[in-house]
Amino acid sequence: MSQTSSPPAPPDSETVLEADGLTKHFAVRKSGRQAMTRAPRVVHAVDDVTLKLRRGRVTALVGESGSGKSTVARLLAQLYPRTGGDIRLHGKSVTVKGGRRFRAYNRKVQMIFQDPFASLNPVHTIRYHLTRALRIHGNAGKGADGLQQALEQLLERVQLTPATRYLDKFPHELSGGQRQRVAIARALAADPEALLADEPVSMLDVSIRLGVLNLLRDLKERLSLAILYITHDIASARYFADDTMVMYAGRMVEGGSSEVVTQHPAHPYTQLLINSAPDPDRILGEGTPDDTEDTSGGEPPSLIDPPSGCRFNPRCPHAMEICRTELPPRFDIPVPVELSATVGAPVGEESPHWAACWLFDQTRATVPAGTEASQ
Ligand SMILES: Nc1ncnc2c1ncn2[C@@H]1O[C@H](COP(=O)(O)OP(=O)(O)OP(=O)(O)O)[C@@H](O)[C@H]1O
Repeated sequence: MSQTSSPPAPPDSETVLEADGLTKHFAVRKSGRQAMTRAPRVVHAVDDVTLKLRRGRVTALVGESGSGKSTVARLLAQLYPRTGGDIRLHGKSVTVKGGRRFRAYNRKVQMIFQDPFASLNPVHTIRYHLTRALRIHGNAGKGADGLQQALEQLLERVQLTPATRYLDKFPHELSGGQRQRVAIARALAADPEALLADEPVSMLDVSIRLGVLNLLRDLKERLSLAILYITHDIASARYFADDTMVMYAGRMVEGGSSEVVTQHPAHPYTQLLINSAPDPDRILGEGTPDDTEDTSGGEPPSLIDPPSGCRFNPRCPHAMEICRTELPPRFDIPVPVELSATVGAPVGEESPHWAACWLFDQTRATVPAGTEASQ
C-alpha cells in the first residue's frame, strides 16, 4: 500500500481550527443513597487536548474505544459544551450554543458520522436531504435550475454520477459506500473549511473503504479542506493522514507526522497499537471493522478514577516511579535522518514528533530497549 503523498506542511500552512487544553468531564448520575452520601463524580472523557487542523491536510486521531476521540470531535463541532479549554476558528475563540451563531460555525465546520444509514432519514430521498442542506447554508442557487445544478455538482464531487441516477433514490436503495458519499455531499453543501470525520469507513464493507478514503483525500486536495480523521486503525492513519495524534484514556500521548509516528512510534502505547495491528494492507480487504480494535496488553483504565501520573502506567512495560505520580509533558523527539526530508522542518513552533512520556526526558534515566527506534 502506498503511503500518504502529501508533502510536509509548509511553515505558513494555515490553521483553520484548533483546540487548546480542551477538556470534557461528564457528570455521573448517582442513584438512591449514593445521591445523598457521595461527592459528585465525573467521567474524565477528554483532558487537556491540544491539536491543530490545517488547510489541505488530514490529521488522524487514533486510539482504542473509549479513549475520547468522538468526544473531541463533538466538542470541536460545538455539539457539547466544554468543561475547559479553548476552540479557535481562524485564531478566534468560539463558543456557540445554538441558533444563528451555531449555524454560522456549522457552515465552516461540518461533521461526518460513522453510520451513514443512521444519519440519513429513511423516509426522504437524496434530493430532499441535499436540498435541505443547501438551503440551510444559503447555497441552493437561483431558482429551480440553480438548485438542480447545485445538487448535481454536489453528487459529482462525491463521484456519484450521473447525478440524476441517485437524486430521487431513498437511502435504503443505495449501498453503504454510496450512502456515506451522500453524507459527505451533504456536509459539502455547507461549503465548509473543516470536516470532522468520526470513523467514516469503519461501518463500511472492507472492499469499499479505500474508495471512500481516497474520495476524502481527493476532496482535501481539491477543496483545501482541513480534515480530522478519527479511527481505531493506525494502519489507515499512515495511509490516509498527513499528521497523526494518538489518544489514550482521554489524553493525547503522541503526535507528529504520520510517517514518523507510525514508522517510529515512541510512546509505549502507540507501539502497542502498532504491534496489535501490524498489517498495513488490512484496509484493502482483510478482516472486519472489529478486527481493528486493540484489546491486547491489558484494559484501559476507569475514566471516573483515572490513574495518577501517566494514565498508561498500569499497562506500560517501561513504567518508572515518576510515571505513577507525575503527568508527563510533551517531549520533542528527533526525527530519524532518513525521514527528515519527507517530514520537513517543524511547522511554526511545533515539533514534527513528540511524545508525552517520561522515557524521553533527556534529563532523566536512559531510554530502555524497545523504545530507541526514534532516538
Ligand atoms: N454523554 C456521555 N455521558 C457520559 N459519559 C460519556 C458520554 N459520552 C462519552 N462518555 C464516556 O467518555 C469516554 C470517551 O468516550 P468517546 O465516545 O469519546 O470515546 P471514543 O474513543 O470515541 O470511543 P469509540 O471509538 O468507542 O467511539 C468513555 O468512557 C465514554 O463512556
